[in-house]
Amino acid sequence: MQNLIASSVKYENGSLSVLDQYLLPHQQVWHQCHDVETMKELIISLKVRGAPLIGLSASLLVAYLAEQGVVKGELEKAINELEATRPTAVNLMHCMTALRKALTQSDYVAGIVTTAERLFIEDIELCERMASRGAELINSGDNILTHCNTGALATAGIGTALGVIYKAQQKYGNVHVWVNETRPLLQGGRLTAFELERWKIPYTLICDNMAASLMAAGKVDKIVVGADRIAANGDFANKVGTYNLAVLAYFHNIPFYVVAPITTLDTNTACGDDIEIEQRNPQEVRGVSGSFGEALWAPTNANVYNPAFDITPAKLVTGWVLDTGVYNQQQVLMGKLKELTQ
Ligand SMILES: CSC[C@H]1O[C@H](OP(=O)(O)O)[C@H](O)[C@@H]1O
Repeated sequence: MQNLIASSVKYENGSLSVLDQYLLPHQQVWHQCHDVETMKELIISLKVRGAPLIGLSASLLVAYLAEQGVVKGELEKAINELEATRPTAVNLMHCMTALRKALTQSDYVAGIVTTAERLFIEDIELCERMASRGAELINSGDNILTHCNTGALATAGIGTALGVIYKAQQKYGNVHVWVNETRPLLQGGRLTAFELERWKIPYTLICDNMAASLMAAGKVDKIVVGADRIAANGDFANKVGTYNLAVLAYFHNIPFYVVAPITTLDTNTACGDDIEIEQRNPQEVRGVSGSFGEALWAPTNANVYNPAFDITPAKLVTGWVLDTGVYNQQQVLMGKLKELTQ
């Protein structure tokens, strides 16, 4: 397999390693990963995270194992186990389905390696195309609110929603970003802030519950978010708290865009109600010390509701920014997304 290097995953000189996103921004720790159990733990604990990135990282591991001579049955088992790590982000299923297909080839090792390389390189290109299309929607001086982390850390390229912001800043040099910290795991406050600082893009970090008053004060010009799965009717799953923003944007008449690659489309799923929402460890909400230690602020036995994602209905979306184009409600209502995957 060729060397493949991105912000948070790299296959270099025969070795696969991933950047521990749970420890960012204060520690930059790379973990070597050459077995299924390690990759499963990295994905489940969100050390490896971001809809496109979890699929690509899992694919690179399967390709590594194939090149190491792991037998076909064990490769199939690896694909199945990696696919089961997180149920919502369809990019993971997209990648594992592509690898399963490669496994049916006579030279399945070459097939798997070529497929993993293609998926990785394609994602870089998809990010570029999404970001360029989305940047055309941004105006000079816009104050853009975003949620969770959708940058280079979550993809093989420059990101999805954050890639749009990156390109808009390249175009105008004067955008500002409101960064939702994104409870409970703070992907916004930790990772998006980290990336915007690296890109020298001005931002202001806010608690998730501050977004509404900013919109009421007219301080938010646009909202751009990522997605983990977009259903055939345009409803989509994204980090919990996205639906809040969509309702607020609708009330305040603020343009609300979802930005995702075509690999996030799942037109076999009819609508948002049919998307499985991952339920996560209650400790994440109770507040943890270090790596899942005792609860920091909530009572240790507090009952917790901790869905990783929520569903935003298509009727609240101004536009879907994909690598193939920007689509409005009417186009999506007329079945454009299904057409794209025919
Ligand atoms: C381009 S990443 C898309 C999506 O993935 C994130 O979820 P997680 O941090 O749990 O992996 C978040 O929902 C992003 O919007």
